[in-house]
Amino acid sequence: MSVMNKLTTTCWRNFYGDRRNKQMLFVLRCLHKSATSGTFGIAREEPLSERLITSTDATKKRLPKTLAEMPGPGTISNLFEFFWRDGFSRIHEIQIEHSKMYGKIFKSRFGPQLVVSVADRDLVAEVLRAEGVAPQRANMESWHEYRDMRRRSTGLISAEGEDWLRMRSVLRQLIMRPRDVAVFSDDVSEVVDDLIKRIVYLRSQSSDGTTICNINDLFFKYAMEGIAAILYECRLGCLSEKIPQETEDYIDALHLMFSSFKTTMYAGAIPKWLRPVFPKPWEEFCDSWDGLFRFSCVHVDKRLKQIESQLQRGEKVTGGLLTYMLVAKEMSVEEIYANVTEMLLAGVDTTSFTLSWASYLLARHPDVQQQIHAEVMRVLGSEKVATAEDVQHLPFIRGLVKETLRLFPVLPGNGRITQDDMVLGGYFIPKGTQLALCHYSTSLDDENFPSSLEFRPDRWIRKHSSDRLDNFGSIPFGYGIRSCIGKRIAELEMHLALIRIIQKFHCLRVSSND
Ligand code: HEM
Repeated sequence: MSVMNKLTTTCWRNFYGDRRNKQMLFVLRCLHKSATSGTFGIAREEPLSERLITSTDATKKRLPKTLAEMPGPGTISNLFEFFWRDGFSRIHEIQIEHSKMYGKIFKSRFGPQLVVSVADRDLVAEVLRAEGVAPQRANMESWHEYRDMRRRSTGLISAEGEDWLRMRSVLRQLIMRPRDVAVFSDDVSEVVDDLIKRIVYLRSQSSDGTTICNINDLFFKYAMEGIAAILYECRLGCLSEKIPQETEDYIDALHLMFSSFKTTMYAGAIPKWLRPVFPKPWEEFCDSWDGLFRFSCVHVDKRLKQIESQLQRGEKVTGGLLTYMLVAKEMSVEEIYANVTEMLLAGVDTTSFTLSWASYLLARHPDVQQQIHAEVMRVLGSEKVATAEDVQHLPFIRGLVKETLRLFPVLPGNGRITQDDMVLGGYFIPKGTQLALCHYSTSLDDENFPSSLEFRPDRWIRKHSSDRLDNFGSIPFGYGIRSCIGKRIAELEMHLALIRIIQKFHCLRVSSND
């Protein structure tokens, strides 16, 4: 067994056990889930609008059906599924089960609340292509409530309408394109150096000298250090032997946030007036946000002070993302606090779980590991430190990340509130309906990806320049104007880490273990 296998399989046995059963572990710990995957929302089952019924003869012949006619589980069975059978931990499985039972568009009811789930690639494409200038995310009420309570601003994840549009247009100029994030390549590389040192150290401490347990903890710290290096322009020391106390506190706040998501989802399903009876989820939610904001404010304020004194001394101010935001003043300082806090939250579990799954898949598929290793050796050799530029010449590495996210998308779906009436899949969907776009189902559909359960990173490699690779079957970062703004940062962090791990540990296996 290769070192890579040892590095990962032991940990996976401990941490996840069975592949499908345990995907919930990371799915649930992920930040965005309550923010983006649709579970609850309110829509009315209205009769067809007069306009649609009477428009033209052609329309009359193919009258859209009403929501009342749409199949789907009823309230009782849903309540049973979610509250009795721990459905919030199995949203991805339920998505697949329900789409098999009810078809590619179905509704789920929770009392007065209704969600229309869309589990078809073309219908998902139709929804996302028709989005307006400021698409609305679902299930953000608890986030808004906290911000109002503490008089804090919303950030990109939680903001809506004009506020969102304004902040998005500032940030998209800075981090949306590969060439924008290439400037962070050296910072990320330094964090990868520390990751490799940490792996070497942990291996040396293990009883067999090769195995690292709890690899996800390692990737969690790597992802946190990497995103903080970009967002705060400083190092936190997550990968050092002795982690600074304020960083430990922040890690605790993050863990609390991720672990309270499930309870928060339950809390979201329970009416507010029941909070006095079940106070814990809401208290934990507020505590963790307090901790996250506290930490971000410290770092933003520190940089702000440095900039002010540089300016007083008449010095030129240079720096990265935070410096730009503080100097350009296109957002208020409160908005900057909110955005760095949300981005840090968004950028840790997502990236770290994807790295864990990628390592697991490589360990389980030594043949693929071998092919990827060969590509890395051919392009870089064992010593050259990869840059963002090099990744363009490593299609297998890019395919590895895409295929990992297809099989194990960190978020099983996206949530949207429709901003106009629409007809979808033959149904009339009124404005204000909550949609759940089920890309876990579409990613594992053989129609979209032949032999969809097989791990084949090469399916993402273009053999000819005219090859069209599917876009909407697998959209782990979402699509369009409200898609993940951190996609390029996440890819940079994952690509550079995986390249170096493959360079270092595969080589170790060849030279010392065999
Ligand atoms: C593997 C890594 C990641 C995955 C799979 C992922 C996935 C997603 C998804 C599915 C969405 C929702 C898109 C939609 O609603 O259409 C999203 C939104 C978002 N993500 Fe990520 N994400 C990742 C990493 C990151 C990182 C590193 C950052 C920080 C820089 C980040 C920041 C955000 C923000 C701020 C939003 C909200 C965007 C908006 O509403 O305008 N994400 N992400």
